[in-house]
Amino acid sequence: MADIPDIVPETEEKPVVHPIVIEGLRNQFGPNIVHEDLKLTVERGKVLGVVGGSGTGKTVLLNSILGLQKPSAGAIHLFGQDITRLSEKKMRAMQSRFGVLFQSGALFSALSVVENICVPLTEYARLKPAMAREIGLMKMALVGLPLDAADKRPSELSGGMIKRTALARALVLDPELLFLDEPTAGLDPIGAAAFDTLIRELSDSLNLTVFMITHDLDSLYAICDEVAVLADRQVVETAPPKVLEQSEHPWIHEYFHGPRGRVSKGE
Ligand SMILES: Nc1ncnc2c1ncn2[C@@H]1O[C@H](COP(=O)(O)OP(=O)(O)OP(=O)(O)O)[C@@H](O)[C@H]1O
Repeated sequence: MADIPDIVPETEEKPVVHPIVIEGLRNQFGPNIVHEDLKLTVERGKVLGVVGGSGTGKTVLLNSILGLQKPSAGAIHLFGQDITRLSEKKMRAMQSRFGVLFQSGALFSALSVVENICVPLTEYARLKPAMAREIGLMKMALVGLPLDAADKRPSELSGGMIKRTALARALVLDPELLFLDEPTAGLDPIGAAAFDTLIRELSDSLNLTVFMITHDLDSLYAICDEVAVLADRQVVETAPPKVLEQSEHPWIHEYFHGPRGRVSKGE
């Protein structure tokens, strides 16, 4: 009797699709090359801090990922799709999968808190106003805003409440990916620490991936799984803050051990 070959069931392992994979990115303005062959991968559910000296291209990198700045070369994959090649329609669909909190908060002064939060709902989803308001109120609770602030104007809010309103708006479409540009800038240390805690809790409970540009060393230690350092036109290192402390790269060493670094403060 002929041997019956063992049938080994094929285990089909699905390839991991990361929220962000950047390869060979170049951004150039005339003779000014800001990024050259930049690579970066962000895994699902992780909080990534992005740091770098002034002019190293943190904002240009963010704008490239958001599709606001067309790179000179390279690929930017969001959830497996190279956004540098997407049609306008597909890019719009992609944009509904991420939320953005700009540094200033960028609220509409003529709209109330809850109306500001609901702006993306009217842009991307056709919802009856009453239902949109319900969702807006739920997001207010999620970010720790008192519900009696719903009908206030941005001019009546504290800095921390403006940030929370902008965060609620960034989360209103239940994104998988959240971009934060200097989220704690302008907040007092207690407000900044509370905002850090909120971001970490949201990331953990919603499995939200976070890409955060910051200058705030306390935020890095408090909430980042990893920190990507921009220098020399590239991401020169990506590692947890405690590991980066040991780096011999001159800028990274100065950042952690210089006069304002935590290591030199003995923390
Ligand atoms: N639209 C543009 N046209 C020409 N040059 C630009 C443009 N946008 C940015 N740059 C240049 O790109 C470089 C990086 O700027 P970017 O604002 O990204 O730096 P950054 O790391 O965010 O700095 P900072 O921490 O000071 O905000 C700078 O030299 C800037 O002049």
